[in-house]
Amino acid sequence: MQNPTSVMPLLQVEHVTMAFGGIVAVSDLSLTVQPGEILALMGPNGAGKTTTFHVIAGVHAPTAGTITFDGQDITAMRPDRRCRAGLARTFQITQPFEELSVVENVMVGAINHDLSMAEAREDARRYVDMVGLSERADVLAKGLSTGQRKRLELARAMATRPKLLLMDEVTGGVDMASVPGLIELVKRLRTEGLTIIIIEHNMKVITELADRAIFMNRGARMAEGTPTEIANHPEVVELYLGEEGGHE
Ligand SMILES: Nc1ncnc2c1ncn2[C@@H]1O[C@H](COP(=O)(O)OP(=O)(O)OP(=O)(O)O)[C@@H](O)[C@H]1O
Repeated sequence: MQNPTSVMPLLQVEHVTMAFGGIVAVSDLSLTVQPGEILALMGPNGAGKTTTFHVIAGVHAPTAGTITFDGQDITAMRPDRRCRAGLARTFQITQPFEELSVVENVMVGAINHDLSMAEAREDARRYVDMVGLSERADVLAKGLSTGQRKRLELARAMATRPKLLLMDEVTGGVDMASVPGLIELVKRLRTEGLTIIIIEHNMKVITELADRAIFMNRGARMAEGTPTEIANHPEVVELYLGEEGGHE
């Protein structure tokens, strides 16, 4: 009999393999994400983290395996349909429309919901406020700092009203002084009921944000546990944390 307290996972990746010709970027990977959870994907360069995001977001159709989101099989669903179903992502290298203002960039996300232009603008301003960019709302995106561009990415993604947000290195390339503010912002987004998967190298960020971490190597899961368990996992320490002084 099913456990009455069990909750259906928001995302289920089952036996996913993604091969590019002879290169197997992701190999028989399975993972689940529960509603409201923050899961971190870790691993060295080339481990398959970004490819996993691409497969979940619909950039690549997996060579094998299935992806179920919010009870629906989305393995073959187009990326725009996935977005409407409640899946959003941010990118490691931010890609705003440089010649549009901050608000206009966020409107691009809001328009996804069949709003009028006036409604989309109003909605966009709310998300711009939420990420702390109110004072920069009307400047062109090309005038933003790296940290502000990361905030814009989050606002644009939030404007699509996602259930699950895939966040690729939200603190990557950002000056150290901006990192605590970004961590606080992600914590705040979570209190809005958002479920999040983060790709992150910085162990301090992972420890502060994630409930659980999966450490990938060569396309497969090498270890899984709380951030503290992962930070102390002998193979992880040997492969990853030992080098470069712990990726802080
Ligand atoms: N479109 C592609 N065509 C061919 N090979 C690819 C493609 N995308 C990724 N790969 C290869 O798949 C492997 C996994 O790459 P992936 O970018 O997913 O790793 P990653 O863990 O995100 O690394 P990083 O931390 O450097 O971003 C690498 O060997 C990469 O060269």
